[in-house]
Amino acid sequence: MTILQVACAIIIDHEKRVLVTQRSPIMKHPLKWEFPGGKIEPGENPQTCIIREIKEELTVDIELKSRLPSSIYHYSSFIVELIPFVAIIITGEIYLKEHAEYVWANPNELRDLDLTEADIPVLNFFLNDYYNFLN
Ligand SMILES: Nc1nc2c([nH]c(=O)n2[C@@H]2O[C@H](COP(=O)(O)OP(=O)(O)OP(=O)(O)O)[C@@H](O)[C@H]2O)c(=O)[nH]1
Repeated sequence: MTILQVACAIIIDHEKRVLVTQRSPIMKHPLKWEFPGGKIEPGENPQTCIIREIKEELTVDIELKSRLPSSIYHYSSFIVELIPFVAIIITGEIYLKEHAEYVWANPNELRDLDLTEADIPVLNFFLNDYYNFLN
């Protein structure tokens, strides 16, 4: 089985809340919550991919702060390598082009969301090893 490489963004605001998006009913994993992002295209690097995907999906420009460890997850029909970046919004207003909903969530709210499975180790790493070091 091939591995689908997907870049995603953990976008934080000045209150240390995190932007999470809900997949629409017509997407794979309908109505699950995720970190926005998408598939890396041939010849693209993960950094370029995530900046492009966030502009396409949310209409905002982001600046990348850190890359976190990848999460590899075996779904029934494919394997995903989820490559997370911590980022901030530098310009634009959020307008959802594909997702059903978004929220700015604090750590307790993040833990309560029905996230896609590949995102759970990403969230755990972010909250356990990264979050407390944010200013
Ligand atoms: N964007 C995003 N995708 C994720 C996350 N976690 C995760 O397993 N994925 C999976 O990685 C793939 C990302 O591709 P995509 O966002 O371009 O998804 P898509 O709906 O366009 O895919 P499709 O065109 O195959 O339906 C999806 O199959 C999605 O379920 C995540 O946090 N963010």
